[in-house]
Amino acid sequence: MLIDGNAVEIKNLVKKYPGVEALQGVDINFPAGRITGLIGPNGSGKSTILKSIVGLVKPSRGELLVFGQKLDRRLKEKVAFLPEINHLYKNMKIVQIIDFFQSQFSTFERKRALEILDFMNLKPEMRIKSLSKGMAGRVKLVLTMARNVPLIVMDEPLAGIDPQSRARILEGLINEYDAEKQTIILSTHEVLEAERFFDYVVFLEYGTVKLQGNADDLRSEHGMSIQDLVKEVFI
Ligand SMILES: Nc1ncnc2c1ncn2[C@@H]1O[C@H](COP(=O)(O)OP(=O)(O)OP(=O)(O)O)[C@@H](O)[C@H]1O
Repeated sequence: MLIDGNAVEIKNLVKKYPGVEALQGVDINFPAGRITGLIGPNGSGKSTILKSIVGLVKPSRGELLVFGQKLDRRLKEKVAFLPEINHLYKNMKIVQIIDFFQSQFSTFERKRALEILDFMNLKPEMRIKSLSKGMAGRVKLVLTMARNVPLIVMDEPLAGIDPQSRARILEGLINEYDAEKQTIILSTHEVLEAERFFDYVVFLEYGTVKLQGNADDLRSEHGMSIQDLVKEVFI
């Protein structure tokens, strides 16, 4: 049985940075127990929305509720965030970062992290500075998916991962995901590979929502795949 309601509700969200209004009054309800894909060109506001959800960006205006509440410290423990940037300490081994995460988050499951690491074809003794961009991307995925939390937010989780591995990695991620208890919100430019996992889709452009809805409904209403709809929406 899937969980009901919305995991995250955003109403009239505005974010102004000096010289740019990154979000111009955005309304989105992210359904609970579903995977939502946030799609849009560079600079459309995807990261700003994701960072607002996890509390790393303070919106200028509007309302943002996570599981019906304003984000506080207790609620932050229930949210795992995969940032776009590489935030891993270069001199550490992967296993040391895993241990660090375990010390930081009560929701982190070390055994599960090591299992996912193995699935990602990585070894605990590898040092971060010796990893390629794609390998570091895989480590970020391990650290995020090993958190036993109701909300997982990922900013470009497939960035740097080679096209041949993306499908397998996504498949693995979805196997780790428990739709009865968890909600995933992710941004991606890799719509071709990711769209079959999306339950809900939000198209963003210039800090506004161009289109949003259930992936299946959008496909049947428009008679095309989400990948093709991207081309229609962002011409
Ligand atoms: N810290 C910041 N200071 C000033 N402007 C910012 C900052 N962060 C983002 N912006 C601006 O806000 C707008 C939205 O940026 P955002 O990173 O949310 O877009 P995005 O859709 O995630 O882009 P990408 O696909 O390139 O990651 C852009 O115009 C960007 O230049």
